[in-house]
Amino acid sequence: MFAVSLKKIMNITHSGNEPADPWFASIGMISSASAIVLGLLALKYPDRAAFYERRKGIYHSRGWPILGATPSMIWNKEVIHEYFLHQFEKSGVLTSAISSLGIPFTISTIDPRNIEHILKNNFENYVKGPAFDEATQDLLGHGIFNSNGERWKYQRKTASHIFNVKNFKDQFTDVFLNGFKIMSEKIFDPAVKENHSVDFHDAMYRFTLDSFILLGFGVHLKTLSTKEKVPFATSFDECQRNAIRRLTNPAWRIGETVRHCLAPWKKTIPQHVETINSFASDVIKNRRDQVAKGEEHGDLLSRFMKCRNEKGNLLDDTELRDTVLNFVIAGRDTTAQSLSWTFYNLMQNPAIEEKLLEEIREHITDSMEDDPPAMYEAIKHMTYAHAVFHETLRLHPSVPNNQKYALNDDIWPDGTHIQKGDYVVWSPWAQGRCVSVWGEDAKIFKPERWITPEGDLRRESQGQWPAFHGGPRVCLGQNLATLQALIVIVFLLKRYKLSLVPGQEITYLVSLTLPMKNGMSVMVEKRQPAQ
Ligand code: HEM
Repeated sequence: MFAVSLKKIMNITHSGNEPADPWFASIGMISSASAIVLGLLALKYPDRAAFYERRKGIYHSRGWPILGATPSMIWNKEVIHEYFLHQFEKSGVLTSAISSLGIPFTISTIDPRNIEHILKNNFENYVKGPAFDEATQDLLGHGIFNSNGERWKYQRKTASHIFNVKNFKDQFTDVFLNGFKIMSEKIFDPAVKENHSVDFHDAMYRFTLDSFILLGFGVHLKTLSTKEKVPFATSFDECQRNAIRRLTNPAWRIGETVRHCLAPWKKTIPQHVETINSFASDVIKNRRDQVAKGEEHGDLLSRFMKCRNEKGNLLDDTELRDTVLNFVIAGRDTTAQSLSWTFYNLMQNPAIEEKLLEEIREHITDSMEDDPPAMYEAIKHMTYAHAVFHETLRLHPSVPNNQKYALNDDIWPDGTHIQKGDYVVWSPWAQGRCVSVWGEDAKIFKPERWITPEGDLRRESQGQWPAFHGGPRVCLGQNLATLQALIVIVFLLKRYKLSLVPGQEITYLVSLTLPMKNGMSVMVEKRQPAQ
C-alpha cells in the first residue's frame, strides 16, 4: 500500500506485464510489517512507553501510545521543572513513575518522607548511578561528587577535617570581603557613575569563580577585572553545560562527534578538559615548588597536599586536581545562582527588602568590611537574612532535580516498592512550590515562614527542604555558601539600590543547576544612608 502510494507520488507506473520492481516490493513488505508491529505495540502499550511494565501500588501518569511521556517531555524541555510540578499537582500524588522511551524505570517523588528516607534513613541503598559517573568522569575525575562507597567515605572524612567553618572563618570571610570590594570597584561603582545596566547574574558568576579559585588553588583569576573571557573560565563553563546534555541524552557520544563534524573549528569537550587540566597541573607544580621552599599557603590545595589517601600515601597530582576541582564545581555555580535569585526576589518585594535593610542597619557597621571575624559573628545573628536566603532556595534550589540509583529492593515510607536497579528522582524545585507540601501560599516568596513564633530560624527537615541535600552526603559547603551569600547580600544592599531593567524575561535555563537563562539586567544607584 505504502509502496503503491509512493509510486504514485513519484509518478512511476508499470504496465500490467512488467515484473514488479523488487525494491518497491521490499519497501512495501517492510512498511506493512512495521505498521503491524506498531499497531500491536500500540494495543499493548496504549498510554505508556513500549516495553514499560506497570507496577502495582505506584501511580502511573497516562502518556502517548508506545512513546509514553517522551513527547510531552521533549515539548516541555525548556520548562521541565514546571512540567514536573504540573504532573504532581494534576495527579494529586507525591510519588509517580515516569514512562519514557529509552530511560530505565524511574520513580519520581516530592514526598518529604521518601526524600528523607533516600538521603538519610536508607542512605546506603542509593548511589549515584553509572549514567552520572560516565557523563561526568572526565570533568570530576574521582572526586567526592561522583564517588561512592569506600572511596567517597574516605574523601568525605578527609575533607570534613579541613572543611569546617572554624578553620576557614577568617580566611573565607576575608576572601569574600576582598572579592566584594573588587566587584564593587570594577562593576557596580562604574555602573552608578555611567548610569548603565549591569548583568547581575554574570557579575555573580565572576565573583564566585574568582573567590573559589582563590580559595581552592590560591590563584587570582581576575575575571571580575577583565572583559575578555579567561580560557580556564570558558572551558570550565562549557564542561559544566555539557554535563547536562550528556545526562539527558544516552547517545551523547554520537552527539558530541556530530557536533564536532558540523563545527570543527569549535573546541571539543576533551580539549576543554585539557585546558582545565593544564591549568590545574601548572598550579599544582608551582605549589609543590613553593612548599619545597618552605612557603605556607592556606588554600585548599595546600591543605590537601598534607593529606593521605586510603592507601596511606600523600595525594598525587591527579588526586589533588580532582579533589580541589570538585570543591570549585560544587560551590561556584550554586552560590552565584542563589545570589542572583535572592536579588531577583528582593527587587520584586520592596517590603521584604526594607525589612532586611532594617536588620542590616541593626547588626552591620561600616568597619566590619575590614574586620572578617566581627563580620562573621554579626552575620550569624541575622535571622531574617537567613530566612530570605532559605526562602530563595526553597523556590529556586540551585540543584533543582536530583537522582539516585537503587542498589537493592526497598520500601519507601509512603509504601512505594523500589526494585534493585531503579532510578529514583526527586525535584526540590517542584517540591518547594507544591501546595500539598508547603501549603496554600507555597508559590509566594515569604521569608516569614522560616521564623518561629519565638523569633528563631525554623529548622526544616532535610526531606522537606533538600536544597543542600541531606544525610551523610549533605552539602559540605552549606555553612560556607550561606556565609558567602549573606556577606554579598548585606554589603550590596547596604551600598546600592538595584532595580530590574523592565521588559526582560527572567527565567531558568534547564541544567544540572539553576542558572538564569538570559541573565538579569539591573540598574544600580547608590543607596542613601537611612535618616
Ligand atoms: C547555595 C549554595 C549551595 C547549594 C544550594 C549546594 C547544594 C548542594 C547539593 C544539593 C549537594 C548534593 C549534590 C549531589 O551530590 O547530588 C551538594 C553537595 C556538595 N556540596 Fe554543595 N551547595 C552549595 C554550595 C557549596 C559550596 C560553597 C561548597 C564548597 C566549596 C559545596 C560543597 C559541596 C560538596 C563537597 C558536596 C558533595 C558532598 C558529598 O557528596 O559528600 N557546596 N551541595
